[in-house]
Parts: sequence; C-alpha cells; structure tokens
Amino acid sequence: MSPAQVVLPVSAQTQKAAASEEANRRSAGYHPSFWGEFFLTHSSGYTKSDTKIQQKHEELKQQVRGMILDAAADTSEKLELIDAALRLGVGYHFEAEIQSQLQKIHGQGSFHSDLYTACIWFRVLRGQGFTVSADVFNIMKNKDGGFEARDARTLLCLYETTHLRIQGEQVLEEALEFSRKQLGDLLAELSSPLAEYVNNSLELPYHKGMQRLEARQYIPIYESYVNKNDTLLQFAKLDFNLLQALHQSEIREITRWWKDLDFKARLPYARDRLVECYFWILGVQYEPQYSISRVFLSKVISLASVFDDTYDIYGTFDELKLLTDAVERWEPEATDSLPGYMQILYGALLKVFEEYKDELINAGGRDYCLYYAKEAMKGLVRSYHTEAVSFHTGYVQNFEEYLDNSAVSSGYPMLTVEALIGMGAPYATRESLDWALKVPKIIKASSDICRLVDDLRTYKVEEERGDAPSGVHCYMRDYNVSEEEACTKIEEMIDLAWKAINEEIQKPNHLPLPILLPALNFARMMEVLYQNIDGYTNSGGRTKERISSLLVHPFTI
Ligand SMILES: CC(C)=CCC/C(C)=C/COP(=O)(O)OP(=O)(O)O
Ligand SMILES: [Mg+2]
Repeated sequence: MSPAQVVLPVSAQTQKAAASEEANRRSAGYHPSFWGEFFLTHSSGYTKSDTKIQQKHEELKQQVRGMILDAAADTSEKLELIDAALRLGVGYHFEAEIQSQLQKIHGQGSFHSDLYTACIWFRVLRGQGFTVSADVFNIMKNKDGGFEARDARTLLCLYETTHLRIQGEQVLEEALEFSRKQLGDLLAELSSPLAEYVNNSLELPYHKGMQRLEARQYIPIYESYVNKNDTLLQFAKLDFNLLQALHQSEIREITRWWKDLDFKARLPYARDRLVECYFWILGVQYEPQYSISRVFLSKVISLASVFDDTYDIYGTFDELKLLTDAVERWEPEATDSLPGYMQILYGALLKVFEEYKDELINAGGRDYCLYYAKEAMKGLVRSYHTEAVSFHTGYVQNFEEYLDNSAVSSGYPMLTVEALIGMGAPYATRESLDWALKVPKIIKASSDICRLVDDLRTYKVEEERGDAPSGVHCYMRDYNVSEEEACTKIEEMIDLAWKAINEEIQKPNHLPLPILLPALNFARMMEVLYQNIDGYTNSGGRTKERISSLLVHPFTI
C-alpha cells in the first residue's frame, strides 16, 4: 500500500484536508504599517480650548468674509480672491458667500478680458457646479491654432482649466496639448517655488488633486507672491493648523480602535494600513462637521481592505462562501458559522455598524440610514465573492462583465453611499440614498476610475502572484491587442470617466452639488494615492511624505 492509499479515520482525514488547505493559503507579504501607534500620542499642540487662537481665527475669518462680499471689487479681483480662498483650503468657511458671488458673476455672462481671467472665470465657475461654455476659448485662439499665453502663470492657468473639460470640447483638448508642451519647455527656466509648482501640476493637476494636499502645497507658493493677500494667508495657515489638530484627535481615536482589534497579530495576512485609510477618507470629507462620518468611514474602509485581502488572497473558496452568507444575514448569530479568523473580522464589522447606529440616532432619528449603510456593504461583499468565484472556478469574464462587477468591488459605490449618509441633513434623504445605491452615472464614473487606475498600477504584481485576471488581461484577450495597447485604451477610458464626472457636476442638475462631490473627491484620491504606483499598498515614499505633511507637521506661525 502506498501512503496515499492508507485509509485514515474520518477525523484524521479532516485534519489532513485542513492541513493541505492551510498549506495552500496564499499570502502577499505586505510591508508592515509605517505608523503603528504613532498617532496615539502625537499632537502638534493646537487645542480647541485656546481661546486666544480661536479669537484670532474668528477675527481673520470675518475679515476674509468681508473681502469676499466686498461690493466694490471688480469681477476679476473677486474671481482671483475666491480662487485663492479655495486653493488655500478655506473655501469651506464661505460656501454660501462664494455661491452667491459666483451666481452674480455667472449671471453677467461669459467673461474674457484676457486669457488668464477667462481661465479663472471658467475654472472657478465650472468647478463650483455652474454651466459655462468653452466657446470663450475659441475666441481666444490664435490664427496659428495656439493661444496667447507666453508666461508661466497664464500657461499654468490654461493647463489647469483644461482638466475640467467634458466630452466634445475640442478647443480644450487643443489647449491641453498646447499648454502642456509650452509648460514643459518652460520648466527649466523657472525657479523655486514656481518650478516645483508647475512640475507638480504637470504630474497631477489641481482639479484631480486632493484638496487638503493642494492647500498644503499652495500656502507656501502663495506666500511667495508679491501681491498676496496677507489676511487670507494668515487665515489659511491658522485654519490649516486648527483643522489638523482635529484630524489628529480623530486618528488617535481610530488608532485606539485598531490597536484593540489587533489584526496585526490576529489577521497577519491583511494589509495594515489604518492611517493610509484615514488619509483616503480625508480626501473626501475633511470639514469639521464631518468628524463622526470621517471616523466611521475610516473604520469601514480599513475593514473593507481586510475583506479584500481575505477574498483575494487568504480565504479558501468554502470559507468565502460562508463569509458572504454571514454578511448577507448580518446578525450576531451568523458568527458561529464562520472559521475563527473570519469571526474576528465579521464581529468587528457588525460592531462598527452597531455603534454607528447609535451615532445616527443621536444625530436626530437618522437611523433609517443604517439600512442603506448595510446594503452598500453587502453589495461590496457580493462583488468580492463574484470575483472569488471566477478566480476559484477559472471562469474568465469578458471585459464588460469584468468592469461591471469590478467597479463595485473597487469599493467606491459602497464608500460613496456611506459618505452621503455621513453628510446628514439635508443631503442624506431616502431619495438621495436610493439614487446613490443604484450606482448612478457619476458614481459609476468614479468607480471606473478607481478600478481602472488600480488595474494599471497593480496588474503586473497581481498576475505574478497568480490573482484573478485583471482588466488589462481581459481587455487584451477580448480585443486581441498587446499589453501596451490595452493600457492605452484603459487610459482613454479613465479620461472619458473624468469627462463624465465633469459633466455631472454642472448645474442645472437635479441634485445639489454637495451630493455629487464625494464621487468627484473619491476619483481624485485614486489619482493621488495611485499616482505612478500603488501608493496605498506600498505606502512609503510619497504617500508617507504626504501623510506627514498633512497630519504630522503644522505651519509655523
Ligand atoms: C476603496 C477601498 C474599499 C479601499 C480599501 C483598500 C483596497 C481594497 C484597496 C485596493 O486594493 P487592491 O488593489 O487589492 O484591490 P482589488 O483587489 O480590488 O484589485
Ligand atoms: Mg485585492
């Protein structure tokens, strides 16, 4: 009898099967967290209770408000001030004032005294949800097809403007080509800090950037301008530091939660990326009033990340079926059906949502939102399971099928619903949540960006690891094209999705702009975190620097 033919007693057979499954478990060898418990104790020293600082902040705020409302300022001054306030990261204090001022400017019709102001006019209005026509740039085109822009400031403004273009705006496509080339040629002649600023923008334009990070980078640039507005600058720095202090207290809270969960020891196969997850969410909701939402979203995205690693890498097919069913049931009793390590994850999920329910009730009977919050999470887990089925059964999806499911498995439809819930009244109504849960055009576009950018950055590593086929792979096979052609095609799809987002945020729209912003901001975060590499999974280098600049170091005042 060969060893294989030895008939083992049933319990030994089960043990053997388990041992072989154990041996077959995959792992990705992710690097440990760079942050660990750093934020448990880190504080930059600003406190809410410092009344002197609060007073100063309030005084400066009123002065800036006065300037934004100043009736004596002409249109171009007004636009420049609003643009600066937005870029310096303080626009959120003056939302109503900015809207009313822009309403007036929009009512005056197109504005084109020169190319620079035309760009600001277009960029600020469109960026804030107003419908404006790109025809203004046709008027400003030269006979040779170029634009009247020689200096870096105008070229940069034109370049930034083009990223708000929608499908069919040919003049902005030409302006993009023109300004990108001219700025590239000019770069060597520029000195610091403008050179770095142009360089950053060429890599990632303002419209596609993370608002907090853009503010962090713009404040020193603005400071170097001769004709800067000192009050606005002082306000921006102080506001940055105060907001940073609030963010630090939130990361302290979630670090405590994460430490208690101790996934590092209990689920060591998963990525340990709590601070990176917080940073991701900060790109979508940074305002003080979203503090509770931010904490909840950070916990949800951190758990989603562990779920993703469980489905993609560690879980066996049978276990994943159990986990999917348990999430579908969503009740503590379902815990017993799961293997030990999944119980840990499942228990954490239920607890986070249960605690959020209390928050929602405290917020004034908004607990109807809990249904949507759970449905969104179930939808994500269903899509993870669909992926696991195709991986474990060897079923190969065609590209359309792949993108339909993998846009959901990107996590963005789920997170966008949760973000909307966190916005509270008057936005998180049953109607808007029904709308969001159905993955409407803007959320689909943002999710496509998430999936496709992720695929472009990770497909090689995933294929080497033997994961399920990526979008690049599906596209190559469906259309019989090379890897390079598939990647180019996917870049084009990302471009189209951006245009769709730009189109959706324009008024007149059936939904107010704030409801649409999470989708836009999530798309931006994909460009930021996955700029050149998967900077979420591999979160040293640029990601670490960016997190430090936003969350560790305050401005010196
Ligand atoms: C937006 C969300 C939910 C973020 C959580 C972290 C996450 C799953 C990142 C993508 O990882 P990946 O590259 O392994 O993704 P996938 O497995 O879907 O390709
Ligand atoms: Mg994965």
